[in-house]
Amino acid sequence: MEHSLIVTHGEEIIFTSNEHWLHPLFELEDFLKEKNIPSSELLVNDKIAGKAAACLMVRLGVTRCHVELLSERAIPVFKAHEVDFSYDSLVEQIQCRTEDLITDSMSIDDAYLFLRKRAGRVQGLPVKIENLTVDIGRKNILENLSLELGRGEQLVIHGANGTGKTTLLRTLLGFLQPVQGTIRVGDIMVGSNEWRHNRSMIGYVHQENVKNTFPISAEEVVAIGLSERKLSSKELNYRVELAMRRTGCFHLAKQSYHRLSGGEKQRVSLARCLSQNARVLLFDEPTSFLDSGGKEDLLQLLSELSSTEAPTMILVSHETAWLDQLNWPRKELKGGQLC
Ligand SMILES: Nc1ncnc2c1ncn2[C@@H]1O[C@H](COP(=O)(O)OP(=O)(O)OP(=O)(O)O)[C@@H](O)[C@H]1O
Repeated sequence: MEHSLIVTHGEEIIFTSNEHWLHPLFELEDFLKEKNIPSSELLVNDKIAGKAAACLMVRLGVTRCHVELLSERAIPVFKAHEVDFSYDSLVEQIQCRTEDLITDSMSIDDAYLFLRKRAGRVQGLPVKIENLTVDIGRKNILENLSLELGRGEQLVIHGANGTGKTTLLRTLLGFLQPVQGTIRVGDIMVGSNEWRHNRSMIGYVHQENVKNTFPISAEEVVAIGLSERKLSSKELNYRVELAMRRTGCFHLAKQSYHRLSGGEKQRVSLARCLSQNARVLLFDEPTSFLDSGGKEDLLQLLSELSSTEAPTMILVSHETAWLDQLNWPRKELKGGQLC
């Protein structure tokens, strides 16, 4: 069978794919990540490439490619990013609707995220909250609140202390029972039996106020995120290490979780959510214990997450200066409602 994509490293063929459309390039991305191979040393031979494929190759860091049938629309993308390209035949455009949808105003990162969504490679699930009312004791905290987020979308919720931000997240997690209203994550209703079996789809990075002395190491906390899966100990250790390295806390793996600082605990907590491949991530005041370096790291990780796995993310905070840097859509929680 003829391959649609052949990738060589020096003389050696290291990757082939027979898939169609942009899937071979996404498969290549996974392959390179897994093997930790730098894309700049590769020669990518593609059968057909248009503007979308060119954007993806640039995002993957490809510097040399040969395309059998190349769309003229790919050329400015290659030239702007100094990709050394050649081709057998050139056509004005290829018959692929995706090529029309990548506009000139899109950055490579925007195009990449758009293409991931189009290829169904977004981890996030939609979240739909309808007419939610939550009381704590006799006090009404949330009043007829509705919210809809698409797959892989992000939202920042800000608001003064005590307005109910944590209450909203805890209700999303099913910890609090609403007086009225429904919450759906994907097709699953929070509180239903199906939800009980799929709780790990939601990850919660929260403020840790409780002093607990239960002896548990940081890596064991991360492994909790994987406890529902039947993994070999090798696979489990690999996933725990990967997640802890991503959030910069692998050096704390063997330390007692309860002796960690607030910022360190937050990194461990985020690693737990990453290891469980949570499809919706909820962050409650994630910067509260972080110093400026920690905040920078978190910003970088959030922007990386939103353009790679793209879980659906909701972050609540009252720290407005930091929120400005996080260029996500925002809503304010006020009087029990989002506005
Ligand atoms: N267990 C509880 N018992 C009684 N009242 C509670 C309880 N939990 C929360 N509340 C009250 O519910 C209201 C909303 O609290 P919540 O923690 O959701 O606010 P928040 O917006 O997250 O505040 P902050 O910004 O300070 O974290 C507050 O008035 C709080 O005192």
